[in-house]
Amino acid sequence: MASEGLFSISVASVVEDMLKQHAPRLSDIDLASRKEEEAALRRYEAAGWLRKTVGVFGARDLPDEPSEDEFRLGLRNGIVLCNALNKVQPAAVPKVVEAPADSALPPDGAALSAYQYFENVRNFLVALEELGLPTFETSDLERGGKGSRVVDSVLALKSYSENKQVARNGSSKYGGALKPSSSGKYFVRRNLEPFMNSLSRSQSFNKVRDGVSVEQNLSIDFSVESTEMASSHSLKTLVHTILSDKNPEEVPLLVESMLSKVMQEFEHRIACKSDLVTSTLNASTSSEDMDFSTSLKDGDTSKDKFLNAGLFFHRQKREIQELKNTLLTTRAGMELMRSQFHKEFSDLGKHIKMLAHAASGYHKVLEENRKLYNQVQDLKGNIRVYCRVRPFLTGQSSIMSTVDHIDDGKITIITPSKYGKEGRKSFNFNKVFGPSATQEEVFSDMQPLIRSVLDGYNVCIFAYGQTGSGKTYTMSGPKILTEESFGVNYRALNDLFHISKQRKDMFCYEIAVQMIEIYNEQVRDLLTNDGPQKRLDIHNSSQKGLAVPDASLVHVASTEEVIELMSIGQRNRAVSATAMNDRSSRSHSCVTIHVQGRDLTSGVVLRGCMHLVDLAGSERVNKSEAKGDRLKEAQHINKSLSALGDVISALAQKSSHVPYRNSKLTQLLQDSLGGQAKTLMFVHISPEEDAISETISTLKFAERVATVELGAAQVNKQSGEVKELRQQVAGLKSALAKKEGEHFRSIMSTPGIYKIRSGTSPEYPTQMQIVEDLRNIEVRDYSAVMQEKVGTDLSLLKATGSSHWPESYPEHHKFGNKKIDSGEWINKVTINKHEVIVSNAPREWDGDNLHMPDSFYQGCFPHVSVFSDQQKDGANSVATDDSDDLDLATSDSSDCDMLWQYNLQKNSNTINSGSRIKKPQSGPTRSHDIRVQKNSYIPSPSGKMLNSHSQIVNSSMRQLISTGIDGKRRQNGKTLSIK
Ligand SMILES: Nc1ncnc2c1ncn2[C@@H]1O[C@H](COP(=O)(O)OP(=O)(O)OP(=O)(O)O)[C@@H](O)[C@H]1O
Repeated sequence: MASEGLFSISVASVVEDMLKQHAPRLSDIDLASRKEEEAALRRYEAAGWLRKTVGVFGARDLPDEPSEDEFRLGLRNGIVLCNALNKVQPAAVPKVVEAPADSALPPDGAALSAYQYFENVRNFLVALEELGLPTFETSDLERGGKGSRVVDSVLALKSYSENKQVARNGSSKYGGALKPSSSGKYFVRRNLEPFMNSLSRSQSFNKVRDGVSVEQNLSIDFSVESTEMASSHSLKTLVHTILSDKNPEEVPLLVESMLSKVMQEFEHRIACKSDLVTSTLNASTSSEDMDFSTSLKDGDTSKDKFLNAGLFFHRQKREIQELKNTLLTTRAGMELMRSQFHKEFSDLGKHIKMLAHAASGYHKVLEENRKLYNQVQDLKGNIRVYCRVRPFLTGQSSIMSTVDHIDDGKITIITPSKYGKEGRKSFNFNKVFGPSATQEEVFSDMQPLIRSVLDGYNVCIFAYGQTGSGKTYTMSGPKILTEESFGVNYRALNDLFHISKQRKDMFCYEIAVQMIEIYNEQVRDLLTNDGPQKRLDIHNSSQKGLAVPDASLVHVASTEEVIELMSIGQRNRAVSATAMNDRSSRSHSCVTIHVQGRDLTSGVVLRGCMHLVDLAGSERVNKSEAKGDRLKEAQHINKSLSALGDVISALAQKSSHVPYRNSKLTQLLQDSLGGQAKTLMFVHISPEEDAISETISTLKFAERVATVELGAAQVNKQSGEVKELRQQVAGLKSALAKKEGEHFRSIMSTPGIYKIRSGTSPEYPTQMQIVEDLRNIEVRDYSAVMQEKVGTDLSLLKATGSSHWPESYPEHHKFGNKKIDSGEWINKVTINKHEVIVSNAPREWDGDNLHMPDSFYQGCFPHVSVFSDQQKDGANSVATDDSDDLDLATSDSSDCDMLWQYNLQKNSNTINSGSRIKKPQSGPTRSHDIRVQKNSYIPSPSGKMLNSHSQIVNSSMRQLISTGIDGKRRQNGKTLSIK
């Protein structure tokens, strides 16, 4: 494991650093200087002895305290050495080549030939070896040689001389001169050890004692390797534990225990070494004791011997003490190391624990972030955009992909230089699926959307991309379907069934499917057995909630039914082979799933619908080699896709006008793109290099789509009561429409009634008069009544023609632009700043009936009748709206109400029922309160009602305006007089 290796290295380097920090200070630096000092002292001692032995003149080139070089040069010719040896052991070197006495020798003795010098040195060494004394190499007398070995040999010779002297002095006891024995080496070594020990405690003792390497045993091994060797197992366990992240809590404990083990091992080693040093020293001391006691036994109590022995003990003691001090320092250093180790390891442990913790939470946080981001997107109503990269098709495996890398929601494309300096361009989406993403993975991210359809939201998922980029594959699946390769459509429906089953105790769901295609700007039903020839219309905000109400709506209850339906749909779909896709969809297809769920307890009805749109592929016409019909298809496809682009741009820029009506596709998607639906776009790209320009433009388009904010989606919910009331209203309306239709037809079939008679009685004011007189009426408490005569063009009443009402009476539409016959007129009056059509066409009174012209029926203009609320003088009782007469007109009146209300709505206010209109003081003798009744009625064609109503109108008007008029009029053959 690479990371484990790294960790080992870092631990090793920590250990090494620490060792480097402490080890040199504890041993090398200290001992090196001590060693240097001691070496110098020993050199001086050797030089002093040589000068003393050979005589100042014999050793004239040797200063008292020579440097290494001076020492080497002084002995280089071997004369001093041979002479000294011959002094100690006469004739040990039989022939010494002397330098000429009178010559002024250069310091390095160059006057003699190298060979002569070599002879001296060689003879000296041979003699030395014979005495069992340590020797050196001739090269040690050269520059760069080991001068210390020369010093050792000289001092050994000195020691030998002293011992010989002692032996000679005590020869009677020892029985003659001490002869170097065959085991002389051992003897010498034993005797040399004390000062050898002092020479280099930490690094020398390069001798074998009883077959054991002293260096091995005594040197305090702080090497990294040994530390790691000793603790490698623990370290590995630690590293493994940390990296496998079994339990981060244990890391500090493990570090602690490992550290303890390492420290114990160090201490153990120090203790061993301490014992070994002590026993070594004791051994050497006791050997000296033995020599000494032997000499005492022999009765030799000379002062020199005591002095020598005392000095020796003193030196040994001092050295033991020094060694102990060194051990103490080392131990303190180890303690320091231990605490530093401990601290660093526990910090490291904590850090790793934190990292492990953070790492485990990292993915959770990422997931959380994505959810939150999506929630924000939902709230803002952003269109979600997912990107999917198609894999290479069979036989394309060696082609280079234009996709550089994918990082969750980011895709980086390798671009030709013209698209960017770096040759890379990144795009961000809600999610990006690589070529290896399975259908299941792709769908799993959409499941929340599917759920929301069941919760009463409208959802739209549409697949966009270049031709052959995998849209149909995502939405439906490949040509040969398996359970794994099912596309979004099947899976979505499957999920809907599944969830609806889960909720069956709370909700009762009905699921129905429509499947249409837009081919060459024509909407066709794909679920009809008659072939998709019937052209359909798209209705936005249609009452039934169906965008294409005339397309087959098939109820489904199982996935099997869905599969069957889809295969019918796929068969009917316009598909053909293009140069770029052998099964290219030449149309935009849309599967719409309608879901209605009734809450079994509250009766609340949730209605959701989901559009699953597989757009036809955008393509470059020259690239797809389209001709004839294919060219026409491609042009339609491209046109509708660019209309989609325009809509997206307008939405992204929050334009006041969004050109939905420019294509059937945008009309179909209007509710999803501009409404309160949850919308997801699946953008597809092909990985081939020659598709790079389409890929870039597709991704740019998709980025733009992602910026569109639709506003928070809204649930389509109706409480049970509201629903019932709506149903009642709808029922009443249709009954009314039916009745009205019958009524209307009966009137139309009685032409006589429309005949306008000439010679109307001047006694009865025409509408013209009535309205003109209104001009003189003052509105009490409100602004003045204003009247104006308007043109006769019915288009001025456009609003009437586009109200809801005419929708149920389609005949009315056709009068929208009809001119009213000359002589007919309408008046627009503003009462309390609200525009009201007071009258329209003249009515003719035939003595019994007031006849309305055709245009009245055709135009259905809003009316207001002005009448007296109360006849204060009681002379002429006037029927009011609650009179029996008016009851007959119930059906008519409700229509009129609608118009009236519509008109009020149009003016975004209401005329208060009960507004008082007062006759000007100047005119009439008496003032009458006139009420502008909100629920006024249009005179109905029914004679009786008309009579009553016209009475109302006329009488009230007359009362109002006819001051001075004799007030007679005829009604039903009687003359009424009005005072
Ligand atoms: N994710 C995928 N894994 C395997 N094959 C795929 C994938 N996406 C697409 N294909 C294959 O690539 C080819 C083209 O795919 P598809 O017909 O879905 O493209 P399209 O965008 O719908 O094209 P068109 O717009 O021309 O209809 C098909 O053979 C399809 O099976």
